Amino acid sequence: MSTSAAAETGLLRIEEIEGRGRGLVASQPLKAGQIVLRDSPILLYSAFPMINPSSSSRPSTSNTYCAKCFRNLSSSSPSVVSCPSCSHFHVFCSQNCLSAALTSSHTPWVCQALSRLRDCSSLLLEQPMELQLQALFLVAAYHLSLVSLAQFQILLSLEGTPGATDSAAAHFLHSLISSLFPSPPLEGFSVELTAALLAKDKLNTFGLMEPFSSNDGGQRSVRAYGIYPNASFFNHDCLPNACRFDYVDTSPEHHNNTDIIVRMIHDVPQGREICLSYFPVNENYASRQRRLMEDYGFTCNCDRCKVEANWSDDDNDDLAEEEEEEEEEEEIDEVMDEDHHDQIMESSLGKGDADFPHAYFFVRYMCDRENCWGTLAPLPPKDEATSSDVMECNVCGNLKNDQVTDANGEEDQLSMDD
Ligand SMILES: C[S@@+](CC[C@H](N)C(=O)[O-])C[C@H]1O[C@@H](n2cnc3c(N)ncnc32)[C@H](O)[C@@H]1O
Repeated sequence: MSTSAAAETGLLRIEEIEGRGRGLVASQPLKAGQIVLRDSPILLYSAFPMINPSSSSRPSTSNTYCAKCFRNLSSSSPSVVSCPSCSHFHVFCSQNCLSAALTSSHTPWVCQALSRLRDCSSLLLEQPMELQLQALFLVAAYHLSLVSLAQFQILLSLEGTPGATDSAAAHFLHSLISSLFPSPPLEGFSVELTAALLAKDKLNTFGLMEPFSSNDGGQRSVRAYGIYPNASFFNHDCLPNACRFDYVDTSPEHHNNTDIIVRMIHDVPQGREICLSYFPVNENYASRQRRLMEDYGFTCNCDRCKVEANWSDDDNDDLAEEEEEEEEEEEIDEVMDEDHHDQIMESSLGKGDADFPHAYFFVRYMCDRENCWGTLAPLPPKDEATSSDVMECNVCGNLKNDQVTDANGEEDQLSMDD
């Protein structure tokens, strides 16, 4: 797969965008719901560290998921099999997944490196969880250099320089990782290369999430992280025009269940940059800016941020006061809660379009299911001329009719079976 594969779809092309590096731009008018990219990962790694803090000899929570396809194991428990070498440390949903893994993601080389990593558990357990996950990423990344130098080069071509990585962490991880391999995995194996790889991971990784459950307050944990070579070119916008879907737990007949699919939220003209939001769109201005700087190293000056940067206390007393109270009481509330949402909606009614041009986006494209905060995009168009009027949430999967409003102002909900 080359880095220009996204452009080859004919729908998107890679362009240099001032102040944002490379980005993806519509090479023709795009319709709401249209699939503009389907991308497979070049590398996936578990979001659960290998080491179980309570006992290094017992299986960790990573066993909830197949170590190859990351499907939830509960639905396929009769056919669950373990890696013959590392036994219960890596389990697979089926013999097919085990066989595929033994020649791809869980080769003897990976199996040995991970078991040596478990032997270093006393060193790693003192470190933050993030470092443990980075160690898993590095094993997968250096393994990629052995099985596909071309894909490893693609990984290296993504955004991220060694400077974006904490130098102490890079040195610690490089020395740890060096001890796992019988010989250097490739020419040029160095702490600088390790630091560069860690930067690629930080700036480009997508999380494959647990299914949504309203019971856990909408806090979904990540089950696996992946590097998607084409989707990595999407820049961020706090009011995105596209959003990504994944269907990890889809039935086993569907291969490529770890692919991500990017669909248009609404129509856009040719030449417009296509952007995703890197996190749920309900986060407030301060939280978004902090997160984008800390996690991605940039200050966002998208249209929404330009407007919200100018929101003064006079404009938005209630909202600001509530945010301040929450910040004092529980540090910073990163996610707008139901009250915030209602206040935004109420305050939008009192503002002109210029003050709150994006109120429409929240009303139409943000999922209103409790604690979900997902983004809605229409299902793919039935034909070139007609967009679907069924909207799908990219977090909870809810389907609802677009613009079908009853006498109480409530939109019709569809069940998944509709
Ligand atoms: C996943 S990459 C996106 C593709 C990247 N622009 C490239 O050239 O490969 C994420 C990085 O893109 C840049 N970026 C993304 N969205 C941006 C935005 N709205 N403004 C400025 N830079 C942005 C930041 O450097 C960020 O760390």
